[in-house]
Amino acid sequence: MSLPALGLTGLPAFNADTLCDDLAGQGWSVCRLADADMLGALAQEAETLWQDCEMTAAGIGRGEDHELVRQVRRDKTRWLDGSSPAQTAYFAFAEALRREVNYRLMLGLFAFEAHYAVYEPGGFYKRHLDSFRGARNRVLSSVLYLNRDWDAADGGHLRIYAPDSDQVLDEVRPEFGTLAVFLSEDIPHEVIPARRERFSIAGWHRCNDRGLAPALQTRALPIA
Ligand SMILES: O=C(O)CCC(=O)C(=O)O
Ligand SMILES: [Fe+2]
Repeated sequence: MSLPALGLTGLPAFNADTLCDDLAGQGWSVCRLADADMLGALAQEAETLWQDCEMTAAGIGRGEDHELVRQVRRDKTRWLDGSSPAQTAYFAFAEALRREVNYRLMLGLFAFEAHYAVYEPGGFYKRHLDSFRGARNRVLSSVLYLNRDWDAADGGHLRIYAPDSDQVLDEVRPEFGTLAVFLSEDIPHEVIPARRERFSIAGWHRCNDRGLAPALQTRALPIA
């Protein structure tokens, strides 16, 4: 699929000090990105991919039982591969985030992978961690939400839990331009059932490039 030339200018700014202070202090951070061409272009692309049936049911590992997966998660996804101006912009944004976080927190972030996701009505993702403790592959998770006018009654919140407990630390409304970042090995989280289509980009900065998303395995990554 192709997008018309968008002339994407400028990446959304974020407050790196606040974001990194939050990460260091509590392991997660939520902010609202100022609107920029990139956000609208990503939202448009996500919706088009979904309408064109280019997103497929997500898995939770290799070769597992389809029914088991459906008990855990009900989203459809598609890996970003940098093939549109919107995706190129998002990789550039992720690179800016990587540099700021490495500079301040020395997390050794190296490579980045991300997929579009849609949760159709009833879609959810049960409580999980994005990386097994000690695996040190996915280090920083980020989710950018692409839904305009998301009402609290639309559900689909990202529920953030305290490590090793059932205490809910935050419920993030998946509103257009909201970015949630958290430490992949430490912060359990879940997506509660959505009542309307819920679009997002889930991404992971890794400390290596092993096991990268299939869409990126044969591509050079935008690492400076
Ligand atoms: O979309 C969200 O809010 C979180 C998605 C998620 O946890 C994941 O894809 O691993
Ligand atoms: Fe997750």
